[in-house]
Order: sequence, then C-alpha cells, then structure tokens
Amino acid sequence: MDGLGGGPKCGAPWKRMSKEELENQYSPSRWVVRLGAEEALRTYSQIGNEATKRAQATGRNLLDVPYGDGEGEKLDIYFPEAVSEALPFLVFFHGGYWQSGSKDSSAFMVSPLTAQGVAVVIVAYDIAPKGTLDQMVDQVTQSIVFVQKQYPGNQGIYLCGHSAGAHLAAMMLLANWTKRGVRPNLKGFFLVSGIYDLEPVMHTSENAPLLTTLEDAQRNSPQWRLKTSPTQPVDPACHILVTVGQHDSPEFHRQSREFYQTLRRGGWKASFEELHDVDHFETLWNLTQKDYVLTQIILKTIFQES
Ligand SMILES: N[C@@H](CC(=O)c1ccccc1NC=O)C(=O)O
Repeated sequence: MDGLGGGPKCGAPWKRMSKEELENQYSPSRWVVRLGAEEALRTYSQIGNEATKRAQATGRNLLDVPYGDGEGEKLDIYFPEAVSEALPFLVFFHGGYWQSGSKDSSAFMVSPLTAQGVAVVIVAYDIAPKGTLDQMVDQVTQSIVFVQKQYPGNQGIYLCGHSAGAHLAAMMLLANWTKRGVRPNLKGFFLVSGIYDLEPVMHTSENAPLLTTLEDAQRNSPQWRLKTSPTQPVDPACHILVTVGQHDSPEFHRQSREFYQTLRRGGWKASFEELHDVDHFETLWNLTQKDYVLTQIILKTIFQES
C-alpha cells in the first residue's frame, strides 16, 4: 500500500507516482515536443496577446464589461459583423493553473468564430492568490448569469475552457442556477486539455497553496462530484466535448478520458476527441485558424444545434 489510500490494483495511477513524476505529469510545458518549456509558455502568451490585439482592433466589441461588483469581475464581448440579439455566444475561460493568465491575452478563437456569426465572450476571474477556487467558480457562474440576462434572446450559450479554465467550465455542470434566479441557455461545452480531479494536483508544488484540504479538492472536482452523486443532465441535448492534445501528459489523458466516461455513465451527451499531433498549448494557438479541426468542430456543433 502507498499510504495515500488505494492498493496497487484499485488505486488511481497517480497515487503510485513519485513526487517528481507527479510534478512532471502536471507540468504541461514539459510535454511540449517542438519547443523548450519556457519558450512554449512565452510563445503561448505572445500568440494570445497578438490574437487579442487583432480582435480588439478589427471587430466590434465591448471591453471590460463588469459582470459583478469586484474589480476583477470583467469580461470582453466580441461581436460578429451582423448585429443581432439572437446570436450564439461562446464564453471562454482561460487557463494558467488558476494563478496566471488573463482575458487580455486569451482571445484566440475570436476571429474565426465572429467571422461565422458567433459572439465570443472572454471572461476574467480573480486568479490566486487574490481568488480562491470557490471564488473563481462563483465568478464564472456569475459571468454566465450576466450573459444570459444581458442577451436573453441568445441562440445558445456554449462554454469553452482551456486547462484550468476547462475545470471551471466543467464545474458549471454542477451549478445551482435556481439559486441564481436564471437558467442560462447552455447548449454545449468544449473542454480543452482540462483537469477534472484536483486531488493529484494538491500534491504538486505549484498548486499546493490553492488546495489545502482534501475537502477543498473534492468540492471543486467535477469528476469526484459527478461520480459520487451523479446529477441529471439539465438539458439532455446539451453536448459536452472533452478534448486532449496528443502530446499532453498521460495524466492529462487519463483525466480527460475518465471525465468523459463519468459523463457518459451519468447520461450526458458527451464525446471525446484526442487532437492529433498537438501539445497542451498548440490546441489553443490553432483556434486562431478557421480551418483547424477543433475550430470546425465548434462551428459545426453551434450551427447544427441552433
Ligand atoms: N507552469 C505550467 C503552466 C501551465 O500549466 C499553463 C500555462 C498557461 C495556460 C494553461 C496552463 N495550464 C493549465 O491551466 C506549466 O508548466 O506548463
């Protein structure tokens, strides 16, 4: 036995990993194949910055719109050329392990989606150490409530998140909308290279300050919560796509696959896609391209269902 609960046969694989191996598995930049780790992170923010500058300079948009009273509770909305209230909205939550990243460098998918008639919302939330995970989940919930109230005639709200942002998006499967007084018209989820079980992450140096107790980790783990007390899909038609990059680490692959399986068992309309020959970051860079396979999947999902 490993002292972390679970024997060699029944325990999760991460429980048998050394501290170094776990650290490695949960450091996405170390798995990048075409660049060094630091260069990959630099390139990632550079492409994000450029895409955001371009989106802000070329299209119609509303920037720094408050969705709550807090200083950090702001979002940017990028509109398609044709003005209409009946637009589909894609709401994006950036990654960065809940402690880095910003909306100001995350408008990757704006140009190809607005060109096809989708409004794109990029949400800021209070990353650590200012925000706790519970607060981030609450802010993300508020941002969706805001979009629904502001655009009640929307043709569907689709949530998209990358890495830690995919975790925040997935937590919305468990949100209590009744308490918020509005039911958002959620039609789909695009979860990109996400983390759904936070327990292993508790044991990594980067994330230990965020998750101090097992209870914190479990309360904020969509995988744990949907597995232990499955909820009925709110809307049986709501589609959930779980994707992972081919070059993401084996732990990221395991997390995505197991979350997808839990969703299917719970009766959700879920699908799983391993994205060919991309790492943790390239998937998002590629969303700047209209012909990229994930951009096309997103557009097909939105327009088949609206
Ligand atoms: N220090 C991390 C950084 C990281 O995980 C990350 C960076 C940018 C966007 C998403 C990330 N991962 C999850 O949220 C790494 O080694 O890759």
